Amino acid sequence: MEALDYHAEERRKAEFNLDEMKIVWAGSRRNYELSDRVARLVASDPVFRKDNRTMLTRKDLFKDTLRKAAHAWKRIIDLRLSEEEANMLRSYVDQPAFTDLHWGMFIPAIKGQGTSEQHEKWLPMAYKMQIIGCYAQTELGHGSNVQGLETTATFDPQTDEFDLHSPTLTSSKWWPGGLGKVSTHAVVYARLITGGQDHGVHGFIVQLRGLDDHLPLPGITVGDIGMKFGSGAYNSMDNGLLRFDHVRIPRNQMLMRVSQVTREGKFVQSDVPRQLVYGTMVYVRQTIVSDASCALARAVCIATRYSAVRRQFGSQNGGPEIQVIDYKTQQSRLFPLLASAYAFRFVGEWLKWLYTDVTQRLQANDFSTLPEAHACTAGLKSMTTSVTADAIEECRKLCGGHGYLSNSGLPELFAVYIPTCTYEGDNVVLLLQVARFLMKTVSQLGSGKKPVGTTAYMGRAEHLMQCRCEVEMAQDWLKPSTILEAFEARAVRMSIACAKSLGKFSNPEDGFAELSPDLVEVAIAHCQLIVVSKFLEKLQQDIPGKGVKRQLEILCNVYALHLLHKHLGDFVATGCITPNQGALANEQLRLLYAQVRPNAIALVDAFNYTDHYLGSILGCYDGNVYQKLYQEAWKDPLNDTVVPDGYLEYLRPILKQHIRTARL
Ligand SMILES: CCCCCCCCCCC/C=C/C(=O)SCCNC(=O)CCNC(=O)[C@H](O)C(C)(C)COP(=O)(O)OP(=O)(O)OC[C@H]1O[C@@H](n2cnc3c(N)ncnc32)[C@H](O)[C@@H]1OP(=O)(O)O
Ligand SMILES: Cc1cc2nc3c(=O)[nH]c(=O)nc-3n(C[C@H](O)[C@H](O)[C@H](O)COP(=O)(O)OP(=O)(O)OC[C@H]3O[C@@H](n4cnc5c(N)ncnc54)[C@H](O)[C@@H]3O)c2cc1C
Repeated sequence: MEALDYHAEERRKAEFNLDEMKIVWAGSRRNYELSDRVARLVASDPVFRKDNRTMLTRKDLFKDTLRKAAHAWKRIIDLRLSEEEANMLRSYVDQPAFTDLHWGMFIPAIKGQGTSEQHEKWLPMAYKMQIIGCYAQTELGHGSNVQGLETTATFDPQTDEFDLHSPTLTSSKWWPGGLGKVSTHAVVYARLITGGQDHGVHGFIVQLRGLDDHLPLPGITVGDIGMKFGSGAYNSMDNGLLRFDHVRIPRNQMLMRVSQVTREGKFVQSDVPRQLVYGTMVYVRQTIVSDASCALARAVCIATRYSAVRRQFGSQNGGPEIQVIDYKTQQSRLFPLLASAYAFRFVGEWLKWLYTDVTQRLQANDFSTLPEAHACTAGLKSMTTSVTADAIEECRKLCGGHGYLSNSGLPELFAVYIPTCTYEGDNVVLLLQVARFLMKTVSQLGSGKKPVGTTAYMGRAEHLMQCRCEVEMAQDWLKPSTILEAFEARAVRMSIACAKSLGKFSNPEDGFAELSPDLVEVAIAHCQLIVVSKFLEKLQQDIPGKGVKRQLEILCNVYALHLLHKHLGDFVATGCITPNQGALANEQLRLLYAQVRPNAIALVDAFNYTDHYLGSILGCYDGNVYQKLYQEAWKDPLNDTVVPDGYLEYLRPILKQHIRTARL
């Protein structure tokens, strides 16, 4: 019997080759095949079931996470999965766990900041998971201000050891994932002190728990910091607290690629920039951008599929009502998010390339592109996560009342996703880093130093400051060069206007603080330009498959024009475009939505998400939403009994009070 598919008609409408689009989304045929295989492997394994997750108590959820992590590790070993496949498997398991920090931060920190001897000693044990590590940087009193950390690592030349100490309550490590209950080791960030001199924050490998009994080592106080936002969600993670009471570690456990302490206690700063101590954060920020496209695509897939099933109003002569996806308001809220998912995918690919490039350069002691890599990873992490967090909530609203049900998948996705706006750098703090980079670039414009990379457009500031947009008809907005110039002109004009305002302050730092809200907007304009330009660059590539490139062009235009419409004030105020040209952009946007409409379901099918990964009744592939919702309701523990627990104690006395009243 053929399986029921409520989306069959929608799928028939698609005007492009879905299989080829799946490959574009995955990045290559190889990536597609790997990811498809691993996703199905996870989906078919009962240990990775997650539909009951939000019902579990914290302790049960945590134990379930340990079980899944252990099972995942067994599968990785048994199937001899590569590092890439193993990462995919963990991400499809879709439950935050200590392993994220072990593989995602502990190992990269040692790789990036350790010497080759330290690599040889620690990495083999870490790769085999004979030790499990976390990244212990943030403290109770300081997260954003890394230079304000208080934990000390004081060198003792008598014993050739560091003494790690938490001198105040606020110096307690607070938040590191995997620290609370699991990690045997941590890369701890502490102030290095030699001969009474403070050399700032450095990384140290510290053992926390016994490898035989898992008990904290002497001088170490460690535990979980408590429940976090939402049910299920990030509560599977043991974010921890940690205090040191004069804990001793050998000198060779300081990560010494950036700076060294000699046997005599001499501090040596190598010619590597001190910012490499922040290198792990740059790495993770880059991965967060790719992850943003996955999370956004997931929410959009749910909302799009559901919007095609859901009908409200407009029945004619007893015929079916209108699919809510056909309402123009629904389209104007949903399709820009669909376009953003694709846009973030491509900018994530590019950022991965940039990161690989900077890493290779660093290995060859070329540090020239580090500031650009920092600005791009910080800015794009901030911009993509803020958009995605808001978009998940918008997708919940797009699904009406059923979006609020836990089994829509959206509440948990929201709860698990929103801390990305805070961790790996608060989004505002990171945008201010981008703004600093931009202001520095503007200040150097007259010096003959040519801006390169993502700020190359500033080298054309003279033209961009006075150019006039030539759009006369709505369709003129489809020209890539017109779109690009509008975004470049807006970004450069906002940057230069801010730089001029900064120049009015006698103390630049006072000016930076006073103008910081405007500087954040400048940084966002620059980041949006990067995303638009990388989408346009993607379209320059040879993209095979019937209609695939055409759909991507439509999505790219939707992405750019919806931003233009949303930030029309910026574009008009800086004189890049006229209000009439803004109205024409909006007119074109409406036409583009009509072109997305028949392809919407296929465009979300291209994400190739399994029903297991989506974890949503509203978003399931076959669209059989109502029957599944009905069946699922009966599985709720409240429906285990017809009369609820507590009836006799609490309900019956109220319901029977009229009898007592009548007797009085
Ligand atoms: C398959 C892989 C899966 C991976 C999965 C991973 C799992 C993810 C789970 C995530 C869990 C969360 C973990 C965490 O949150 S870890 C803690 C993260 N903490 C932060 O991000 C703190 C944010 N704060 C900072 O980064 C810095 O303190 C800040 C940049 C804000 C300021 O630093 P500082 O005061 O030292 O800097 P200045 O402003 O004075 O700037 C000095 C110059 O240094 C440049 N700079 C700053 N940062 C960097 C960097 N990272 N790289 C390069 N350069 C940097 C800055 O631009 C200044 O340059 P100029 O002097 O030229 O202006
Ligand atoms: C789920 C989760 C997991 C985490 N995992 C880890 C981990 O594994 N390891 C680890 O070390 N840390 C971890 N962290 C900590 C995380 O990195 C920090 O919370 C984050 O860097 C933000 O720092 P903060 O908490 O000090 O925020 P704060 O800096 O105190 O931010 C509070 C407010 O002040 C504003 N603000 C701060 N400074 C400025 C400024 N200069 N200008 C303008 N506004 C400013 C911010 O925008 C924000 O609105 C985790 C956090 C969370 C939520």
